[in-house]
Amino acid sequence: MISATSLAGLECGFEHAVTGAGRDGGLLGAIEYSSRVAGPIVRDGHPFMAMPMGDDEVTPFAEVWRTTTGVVTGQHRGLAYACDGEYLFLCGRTEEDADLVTATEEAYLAAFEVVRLLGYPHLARMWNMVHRINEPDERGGDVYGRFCKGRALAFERGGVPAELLPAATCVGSHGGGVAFYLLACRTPRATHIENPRQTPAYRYPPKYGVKAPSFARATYLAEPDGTGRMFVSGTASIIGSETVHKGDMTRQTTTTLENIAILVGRENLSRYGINADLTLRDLDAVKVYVKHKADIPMARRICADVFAEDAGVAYVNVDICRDDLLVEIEAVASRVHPS
Ligand SMILES: C=C(O[C@@H]1C=C(C(=O)O)C=C[C@H]1O)C(=O)O
Repeated sequence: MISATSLAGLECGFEHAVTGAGRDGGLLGAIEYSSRVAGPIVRDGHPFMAMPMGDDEVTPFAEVWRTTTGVVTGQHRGLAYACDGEYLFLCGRTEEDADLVTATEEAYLAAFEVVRLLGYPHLARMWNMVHRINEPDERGGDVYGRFCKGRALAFERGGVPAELLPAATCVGSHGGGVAFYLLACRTPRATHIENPRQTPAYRYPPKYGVKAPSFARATYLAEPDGTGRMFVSGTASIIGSETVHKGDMTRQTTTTLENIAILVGRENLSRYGINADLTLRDLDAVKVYVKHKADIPMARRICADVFAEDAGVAYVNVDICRDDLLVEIEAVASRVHPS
């Protein structure tokens, strides 16, 4: 195992290979970041999906969500899911050649149906990996814009208001249409958090796409024992709604890290009634998405100085949602203690 962050039932880790269910419970889901497309399926008692997120030289890993209780699994309209009484994990994929707006909307609506029918209506975290994310489409937009439109339509039809949008990531992939996965909760304990240095993404101006991206900058889950868990969305070198430091990998990386530090720091959290002070050293399950493979060593050097030595940090070579972004970082902070 490379790393693990654990708390009252749920544990997320990056593993070299999926090694089977935990001692006392089950596997809620496993997502392979590799060079192949597979699933979504329920396999060996848990949902599984593989996404092509690099070439063969990039070390594959599996993001594994374990729970201390037993899980119930199922499949619904092409989605694979598992739930444990408090958390639901779900993964899905659209066809590569499908109309992206409609396919995304339908896949998201199918996911909303699962969370509603099974009773896990509180979305906590979503990930989206979109093949050809920056390619222009025939209507003067790009593939990401079409994905955002389909997703926004699904949230509108699902009746989800902007303030309930969860933390998310949307980055490129090397194939397989749109792959997505999510975590949702049975009890309402999510607080969705914005960054004072960044325009809420759902209010981005129309020059970034006909429908703004549907996500919050972070989602905080209060745990029954008084601690909490913070999901930090994919964060980039954006101030307000503008990309800053175009073409400069070093400054984009440091600006991204500053954005995250402000997002999770005491001053920002206190605006949401969360009495905690997090720094970059509290983050784990970090993914650093790097557009150009040659920039990975630079990203490693910068990140090695700021994250804790025992933090799990994975580097993934994929495109970012804007052509001028070179790097993006997401993370999880567990066992957040009020201070
Ligand atoms: C980098 C940004 O957005 C990216 C796109 C997201 C999405 O559309 O779900 C979420 C976070 C990032 O992966 C940003 O706008 O700051």
